[in-house]
Amino acid sequence: MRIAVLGAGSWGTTLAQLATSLDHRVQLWSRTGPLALSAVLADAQVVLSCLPMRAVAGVIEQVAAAGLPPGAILVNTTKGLDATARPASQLWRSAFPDWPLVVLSGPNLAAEVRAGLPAATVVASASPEAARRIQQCFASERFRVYTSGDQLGVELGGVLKNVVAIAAGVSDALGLGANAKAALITRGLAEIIRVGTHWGAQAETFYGLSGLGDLLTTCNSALSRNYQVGFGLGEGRTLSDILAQLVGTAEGVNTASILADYARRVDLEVPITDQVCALLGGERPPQVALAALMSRRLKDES
Ligand SMILES: NC(=O)C1=CN([C@@H]2O[C@H](COP(=O)(O)OP(=O)(O)OC[C@H]3O[C@@H](n4cnc5c(N)ncnc54)[C@H](O)[C@@H]3O)[C@@H](O)[C@H]2O)C=CC1
Ligand SMILES: O=C(CO)COP(=O)(O)O
Repeated sequence: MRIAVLGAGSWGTTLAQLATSLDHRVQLWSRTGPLALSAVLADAQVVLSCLPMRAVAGVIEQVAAAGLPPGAILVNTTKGLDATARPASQLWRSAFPDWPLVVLSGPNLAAEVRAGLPAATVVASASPEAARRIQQCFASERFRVYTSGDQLGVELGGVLKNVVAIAAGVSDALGLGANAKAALITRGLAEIIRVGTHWGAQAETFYGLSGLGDLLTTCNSALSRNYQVGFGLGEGRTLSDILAQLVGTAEGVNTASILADYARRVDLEVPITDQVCALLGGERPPQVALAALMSRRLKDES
């Protein structure tokens, strides 16, 4: 396959390397790189977006101006929300309604995939044919690729877990222990399912690789940038200090406030997200956020 990879950060370079090792012809585009976007797109059969959320709308405009080859499969890997709470694939869908669209998401820390450690992921699309083609394209003995028809659910699992991963980093920095961490991840999953099903995703998708799988990876690895942000907050550092030293993108920082605002407007309960927001905003110290979560009204687990 001829693959154009947009975004030469951690995930873009990793997927480009994986695809090259599988004998695809790969061209990697970045805004500072030597290749023109029009040249990279010219005969691409697959266009893989590995951009941070803040770059997606601008790059879509550039792709529209450069021209997207008819029939090219768009693959979104961005795990974020825009200011209106839309995930990245919805921006691609509105700009290119006639092109097949696939979301690739799962527990895939770039550094582990790059090191050739075994991993699995999900490719989801309204077009089973497009999902199967991308499955064939990226599958290897080290990277197992599943398909799904729930494109929204697969994407939202990857987007929403970032907020819980920030909370998990805080929990570990405070030394709250394994019981607290399990409670956080489990109630985090309940919160993700509440939001995801409100937006129309299928609940069972969140128990799969792109939901629970990615939640476990991101909440338990210091390789995760979102976890690193939370760990820094738990140590009492300010967000600006943490972000100044962070290598790469932690999408959960923006996702948390966008989600909290949205949830307030539509009256959805997102207690973990609310506390993460307060911590990110420097409104309260971690121990106060913890006390707020523990002293909520007693309720049924459902
Ligand atoms: N790194 C990882 O382990 C994984 C990351 N992701 C997702 O992939 C997305 C990208 O993440 P990373 O590659 O880790 O980020 P990164 O921070 O390593 O790289 C982002 C890249 O985008 C470029 N960029 C930034 N603003 C731009 C703009 N306005 N126009 C064009 N390019 C721009 C940067 O120069 C950089 O090359 C995020 O949404 C992330 O959640 C998904 C799975 C795994
Ligand atoms: O999404 C990821 C792993 O699946 C990467 O997590 P971070 O963005 O927190 O590094």
